[in-house]
Amino acid sequence: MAEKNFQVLQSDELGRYGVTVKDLKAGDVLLKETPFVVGPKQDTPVVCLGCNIFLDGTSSGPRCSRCGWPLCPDCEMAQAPLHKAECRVFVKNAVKFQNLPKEAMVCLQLDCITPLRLLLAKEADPGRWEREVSVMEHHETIRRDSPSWRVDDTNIVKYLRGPCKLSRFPETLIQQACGILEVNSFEAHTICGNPIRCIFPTLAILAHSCVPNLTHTIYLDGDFRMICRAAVDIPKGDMLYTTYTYTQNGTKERQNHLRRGKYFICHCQRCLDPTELGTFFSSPRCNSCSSGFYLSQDSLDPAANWECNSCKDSISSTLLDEKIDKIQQDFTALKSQESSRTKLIEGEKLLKHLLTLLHPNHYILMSLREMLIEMLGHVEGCGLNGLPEVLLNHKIQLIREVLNILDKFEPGMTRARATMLFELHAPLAILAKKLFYSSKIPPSEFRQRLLEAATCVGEAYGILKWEDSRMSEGLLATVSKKTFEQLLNDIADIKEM
Ligand SMILES: C[S@@+](CC[C@H](N)C(=O)[O-])C[C@H]1O[C@@H](n2cnc3c(N)ncnc32)[C@H](O)[C@@H]1O
Repeated sequence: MAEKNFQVLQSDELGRYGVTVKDLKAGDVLLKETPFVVGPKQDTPVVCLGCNIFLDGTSSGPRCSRCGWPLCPDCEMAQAPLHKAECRVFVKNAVKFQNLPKEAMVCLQLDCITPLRLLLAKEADPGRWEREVSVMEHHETIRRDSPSWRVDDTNIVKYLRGPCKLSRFPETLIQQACGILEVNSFEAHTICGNPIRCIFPTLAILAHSCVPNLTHTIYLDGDFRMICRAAVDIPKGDMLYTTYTYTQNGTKERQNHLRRGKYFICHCQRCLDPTELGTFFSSPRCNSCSSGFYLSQDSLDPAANWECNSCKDSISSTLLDEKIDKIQQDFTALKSQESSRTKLIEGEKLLKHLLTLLHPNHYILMSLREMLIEMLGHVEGCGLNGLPEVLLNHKIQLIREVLNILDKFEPGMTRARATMLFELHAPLAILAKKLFYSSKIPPSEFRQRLLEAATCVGEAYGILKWEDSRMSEGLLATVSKKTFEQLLNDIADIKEM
């Protein structure tokens, strides 16, 4: 186990966790690891068991010529290594894939694939299983009373021991495999963009925080190796945190996800603070006064009342949830529309309206800003270069607002920040050029503004250069580097003007 940079400790609350044994600088590598297992997530649609692209689940879909389970023609040709172990089981025991009707959204038959791969990997590498995987937390006691246990018993335990004739795997072992996957999996996206889950036994030791201090990249070049780095400077002796949930959700959603899927209550600083580190990320505006915002009276209790921080008006969690659900539905309906000028105009209207109902930093407003940032300069039919000054300034402001939040919740050298920094450089540079060539700013200010754009895209490159070059972020790294160099040339030219 690669533990040079950190030490594994244990506590009653966390189980095993990691602390640094030396000062780490942002970007330093903490850990490199190959997964013990990789496979489809639960409740997936029909996907190729080699590369995970979506496949037709009806009888017309491509299948493995040996076992008849879903496999795309490329993976069939390449004899996809990922599919080999289960293929042998399906062939030997004549386990047939049942084709699905056209309208089926998920394929429960595929739920058994990753647990089966985990069990077969145990047989193939019993030493690593014993040392690294068998000790992983799987919350057997809590899971026994949970819906997951019953669903896994029907869809996986009975399926593997019945039709797949794998009675050599005891029920408790199969449930252990399911629990390990549920509690410890990290998600990666394949080149086609579909999610898969991976078990990295050492990475999974590290505790969760809703403000992580680590970031990791999974490379898709065959063995799915992972590199985990410090996202911020981490002093020797500090705890190491990944995140098991989506940091851009409010506390209630994050707590829900962690309680239901990972079986614990997060007590991180952000979760304990109803203001979420001063951001008011989950706060609606008060119904009774013009200046206050509702804050939960106990952010770890989903049923707690919310109280206005100014006039002390109180509102029940039920009423507040109804209000937020309604807003979320309106936003989701808009978001699901095809990108168009009308959608952009409706989005801008919704932004104005929601600013009257929610704190400006509310997580729904953050998602709405991200949607608008993506569309501004891409749907008007004129491109970013054709945007008027007022819209360029608007786009810059939206990006800065999102970055302010990311600085709190995903600080340092993270993909999310890098992507936003990349977004910011373009309107900054275009606006600078527009202002300069219409003689509205002097050369000194032009240089200053281009320097800011170059700094943004340069920082984005410094983070994105670690990404897999076949993924969208990796491609962004290449563009960032070129743009950074171009901007430096532009700045040098100004000196000579
Ligand atoms: C991925 S495992 C982490 C390693 C685990 N502690 C072990 O010993 O195998 C996730 C589990 O660790 C515990 N855990 C991780 N972070 C936690 C946190 N911030 N607060 C409480 N429990 C945490 C929970 O039991 C959670 O289900």
